[in-house]
Amino acid sequence: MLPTVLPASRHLLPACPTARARARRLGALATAVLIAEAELTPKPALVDRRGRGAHTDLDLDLMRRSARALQSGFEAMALCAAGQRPSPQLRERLAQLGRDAEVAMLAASAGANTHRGAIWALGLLLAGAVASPEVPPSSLPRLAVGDTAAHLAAVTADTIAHTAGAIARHPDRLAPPNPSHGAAVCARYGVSGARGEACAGFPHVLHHGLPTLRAARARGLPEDSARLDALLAIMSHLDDTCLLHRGGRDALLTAQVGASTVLALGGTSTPAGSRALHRLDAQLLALDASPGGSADLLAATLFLDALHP
Ligand SMILES: CC(C)(COP(=O)(O)OP(=O)(O)OC[C@H]1O[C@@H](n2cnc3c(N)ncnc32)[C@H](O[C@H]2O[C@H](COP(=O)(O)OP(=O)(O)OP(=O)(O)O)[C@@H](O)[C@H]2O)[C@@H]1O)[C@@H](O)C(=O)NCCC(=O)NCCS
Ligand SMILES: Nc1ncnc2[nH]cnc12
Repeated sequence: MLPTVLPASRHLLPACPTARARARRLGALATAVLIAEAELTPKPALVDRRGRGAHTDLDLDLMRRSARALQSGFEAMALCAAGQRPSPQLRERLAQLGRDAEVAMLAASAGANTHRGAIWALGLLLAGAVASPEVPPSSLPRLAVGDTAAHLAAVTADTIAHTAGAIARHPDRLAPPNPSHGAAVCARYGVSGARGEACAGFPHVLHHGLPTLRAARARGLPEDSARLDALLAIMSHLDDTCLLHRGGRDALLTAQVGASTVLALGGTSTPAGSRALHRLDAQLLALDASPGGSADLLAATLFLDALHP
């Protein structure tokens, strides 16, 4: 049984002797963070324990099923990066595994788009975790070189995200033409979307999600409040193409201003912040728009955090 609630701040990856075992652990971790993200409540207009949010075709059971159906695909992505550095070949192998994972997702979700953006972000970060150069052992004297858990501990969240970015920046020469909502919205509004976020090395995860999560924990907040604040920090800055696709600039602005307001009121754990969060939920539901890309990046934040507590 996978952990559906991640421990607040402990390593999930004890020593494992082979690349296959490491890939299994990373795949399980990726699935666990997706389930933790889906279960986190209350999120604005997203699927959570309360219901479907703005999504008529999604619910919590479906999100959990989709996350579990992706585990073996995530494992395969981590395995395919073993012993590799960013290269066009690695990018193309990952892309094929990503497309296979999308097929598995659609089969598990009766055709709904539960986790397309998450497959992209987590797939690249899994590969980044495996294909990153280690921090020099001299700066981490207690780690045994060659041990797989030590490798994962010796690469920092920054290095993983930057390596993931370096992989994403290689072209995928085998990509079939696949017109998407994201691509249409990026062209229309001049934003960079999920591709841009990855190619830039996941700045919203490194500079908003992770620091907010950790600062909230350092203030002694409950874990769920820390995760909700991290989601809002991402939302307040991200050009989320889900919001733009469903509700245009109005929806994006509503989400960004609403999320900033919650944080300015002390975050989701204060009475005023909690009221502002519920107002934001109602506003986004009225616009029929939801921050699906921000939810994916919260999962990416939890993934990096679990590797590097
Ligand atoms: C590069 C790809 C991610 C494709 O990207 P593109 O932008 O062309 O296409 P989309 O299909 O729109 O997918 C992008 C998804 O990424 C999430 N997202 C949005 N904005 C951002 C952002 N700024 N930064 C990061 N991530 C972002 C978001 O995913 C979530 O939303 C989905 C639900 O949306 P919803 O509106 O309900 O559903 P839709 O079906 O789109 O609309 P309706 O018809 O229902 O109205 C949900 O999936 C969340 O995850 C965007 O949707 C990449 O997919 C790709 O190229 N893949 C090929 C394989 C590959 O190369 N893999 C690499 C190795 S893993
Ligand atoms: N919790 C969630 N609700 C709706 N769309 C999502 N995409 C990723 N996580 C989601």
